[in-house]
Amino acid sequence: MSTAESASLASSVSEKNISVNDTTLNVISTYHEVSSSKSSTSESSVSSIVPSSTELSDHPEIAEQGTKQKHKKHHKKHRAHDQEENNDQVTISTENESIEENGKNKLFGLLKKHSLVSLLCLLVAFGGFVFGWDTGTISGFVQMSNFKERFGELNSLTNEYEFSNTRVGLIISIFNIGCAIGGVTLAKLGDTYGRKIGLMSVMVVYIVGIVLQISSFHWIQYMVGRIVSGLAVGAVSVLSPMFIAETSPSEIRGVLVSCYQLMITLGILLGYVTTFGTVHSFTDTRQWRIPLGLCFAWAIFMIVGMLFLPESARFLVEHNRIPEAKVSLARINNCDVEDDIVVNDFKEIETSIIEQRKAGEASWKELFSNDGESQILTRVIIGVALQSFQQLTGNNYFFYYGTSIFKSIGLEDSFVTSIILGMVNFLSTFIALYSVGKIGRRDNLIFGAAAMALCLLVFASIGSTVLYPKGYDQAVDQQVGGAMVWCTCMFIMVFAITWAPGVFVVVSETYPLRVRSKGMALATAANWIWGFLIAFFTPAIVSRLRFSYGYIFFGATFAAMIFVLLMVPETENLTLEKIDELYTHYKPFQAHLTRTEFDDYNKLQQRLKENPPKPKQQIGYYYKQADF
Ligand SMILES: OC[C@H]1O[C@](O)(CO)[C@@H](O)[C@@H]1O
Repeated sequence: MSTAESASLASSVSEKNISVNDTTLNVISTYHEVSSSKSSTSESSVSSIVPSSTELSDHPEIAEQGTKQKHKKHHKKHRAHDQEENNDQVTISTENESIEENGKNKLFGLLKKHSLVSLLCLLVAFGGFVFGWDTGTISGFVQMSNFKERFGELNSLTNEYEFSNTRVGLIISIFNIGCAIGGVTLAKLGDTYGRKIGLMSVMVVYIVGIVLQISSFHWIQYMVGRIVSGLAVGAVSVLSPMFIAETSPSEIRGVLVSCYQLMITLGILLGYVTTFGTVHSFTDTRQWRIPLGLCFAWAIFMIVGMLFLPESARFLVEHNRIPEAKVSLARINNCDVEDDIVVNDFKEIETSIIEQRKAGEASWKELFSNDGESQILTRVIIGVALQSFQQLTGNNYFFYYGTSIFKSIGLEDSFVTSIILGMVNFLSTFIALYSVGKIGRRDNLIFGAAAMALCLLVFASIGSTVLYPKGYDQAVDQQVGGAMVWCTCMFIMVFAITWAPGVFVVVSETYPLRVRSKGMALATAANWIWGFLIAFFTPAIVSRLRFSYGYIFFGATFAAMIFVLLMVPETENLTLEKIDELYTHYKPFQAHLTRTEFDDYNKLQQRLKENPPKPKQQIGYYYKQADF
């Protein structure tokens, strides 16, 4: 496996990886890894789709002309060509790839072949479950009578306990701040002591956070507890995907790293189910203490599980622990230390580390300049904007406040509706696993944003016009409420398939090695910060705007679509090096042309290489032919 890029895998799912150290943010995109391994072969197959030898267009000037004319046509065909190119690879594929291309059972075949390592990776991916569990449970807690009694304020008019907007906003959102800090600080444990010890230690921090929460008598203590467990979860969301990326065989790396996101959605779903169970079974503190108590089980499961895992070979090589690295590779691949697989994997890791050290690390100043051809500032803006838009779609408005939203829609049991939402999210993530790398990056984001914007528009419009036919203090129209649940489910489905993984794919492959760690850190920080802002301000905004709030997310999602249309070039099927080159052809506000022209340019270069221009007279002859 290419750990140079392997290393670059994880963040597609880690969503919130913030770390500015080399090993951590060297972890980039699963999806890119998968596609880039393809592209290296597809580049060599370009010639097979380019007409050969004495064509008029072999001459540069004529070729350029022809290229321009074919431009539009080519653009449309572009994806079909990519497809063809990918198909070409089958003929030169290794045994592994042929399993992959073998239709029906390819994924299961690969998972079976690598069953041991897949299991180990699933265990690490469980870190995502812990993250999702928090989202799924806190959303229900704030609706629980006992939780409100203990941490809310008494309303003297109604004589009921409730939360002020600020308090509930803070309790929910402060977790994001913990995550942001933990991602930058605690995650470094993984670089110093190894991924295993790193993960085990942050789980201990997590336990401390849970103890603080479960023993709380005051909302401030509860909030502090959330910051502490947030610190741990932030670090987990850096370490888990990175560990998986470094450990998994390249042919199933995409799927295994994506399991981290799958685990997040499973955590959200089971969190909803559990709070539904406890809220209906108890009236005392067990309502929220049982779901919190289960966190101990998750933490112990992770800690004990880690004992059975081999340490990341990449980490070991980086720390010059070569024999151990080889043993780790042998364990993962279920073979002998002398085996070719181990030898090759080891070499790749070594090469990637050398490359990374050679590239060095850019200064922060370098990130804010477009000097030279590489458009670094533009790329930083793209990364930060995409990560911000990912939160601004409003997905966490539904995940965090779903139970409250559905309650105000008038549903009898808003906890049940949340479960439906969690289920849609979880199941749709399987589609995302399947479709990752099969749809172009731009198409995926543009289509996703358009569809989500539509759902949000309908949601906001009916919620603000026909939901309350007799006024806000009167009963809601149940049918309209039902329609809003539908809109929400459609929204979640599209989000889970497109923007949830899609943004991480694009961002992870957007930066050159030198600026990768800092670029990713900035983009991921934007995601956490917007997550915090949305979670914090939602209660206050909702109490004023009610469902018109949806228009804000509609506007942001629509803007996201326009942004991708104009600014984000297609990076599918390109190696990281080619992506770098692509940006030298970048056209702001005409991003759709960037890739087409880049491909045309590459094909022209390829032709010229294969058919160098003829001697002068002969070219003259061809000119004549052309004129004639
Ligand atoms: O599944 C939805 C969840 O996934 C995330 O996007 C993280 O990948 C969270 O922000 C959200 O709560």
